[in-house]
Amino acid sequence: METNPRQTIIAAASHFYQLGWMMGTAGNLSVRIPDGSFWITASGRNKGELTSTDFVRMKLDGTIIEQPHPDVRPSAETSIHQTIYSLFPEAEACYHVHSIEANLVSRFTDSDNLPLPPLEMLKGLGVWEENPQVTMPIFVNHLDLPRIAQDICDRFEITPPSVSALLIRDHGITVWASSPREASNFLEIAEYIFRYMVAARTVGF
Ligand SMILES: CSCCC(=O)C(=O)COP(=O)(O)O
Ligand SMILES: [Zn+2]
Repeated sequence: METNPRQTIIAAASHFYQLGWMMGTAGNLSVRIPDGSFWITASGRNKGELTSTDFVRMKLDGTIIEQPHPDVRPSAETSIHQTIYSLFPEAEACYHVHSIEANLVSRFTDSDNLPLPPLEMLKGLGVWEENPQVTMPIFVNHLDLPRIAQDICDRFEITPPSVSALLIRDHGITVWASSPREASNFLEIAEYIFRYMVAARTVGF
């Protein structure tokens, strides 16, 4: 039996909250369902104690299909989820969290690409090369969220990313994947790599 996407998101958010990646109201998670619409977390909710009424179901064009109450608004960062689902038809889940390490590593370069260390863990992001030279795209953290979404669209249409993840500087990471389980795995792998990068710098690597 197919798991209810809202229950999947509630469990994932609770896990990420306990890891310190969704403190307070930080972050937003969405899952696409077979009719092409997606469930996304409501804006401003504590991500450690979501319930099934803390969600909105939307079409790709931003039309709200289901909401528990007119006051329950979709995530302020919905435009980024819409962009990801539009650009990547295979994406079925899009997860965005705020970790301390993601913010630190986003400052390790002034460029708009963060070089990732050639760790074995990159295989978990789908990189199976010998001594891989992989970067993660970084975007400017505009106050105007649709502007970030437009930047992502403009850049990825020309240069698709080599991993299914992006950073918004001083803000957090967004990953997308073909299932919620895979999105969780990508997030855990990426955050491991960020922790490694911070630790490596601390010990002078
Ligand atoms: C303290 S979090 C600030 C807003 C943000 O970046 C975020 O991820 C949560 O926004 P939402 O509207 O999805 O609750
Ligand atoms: Zn955010």
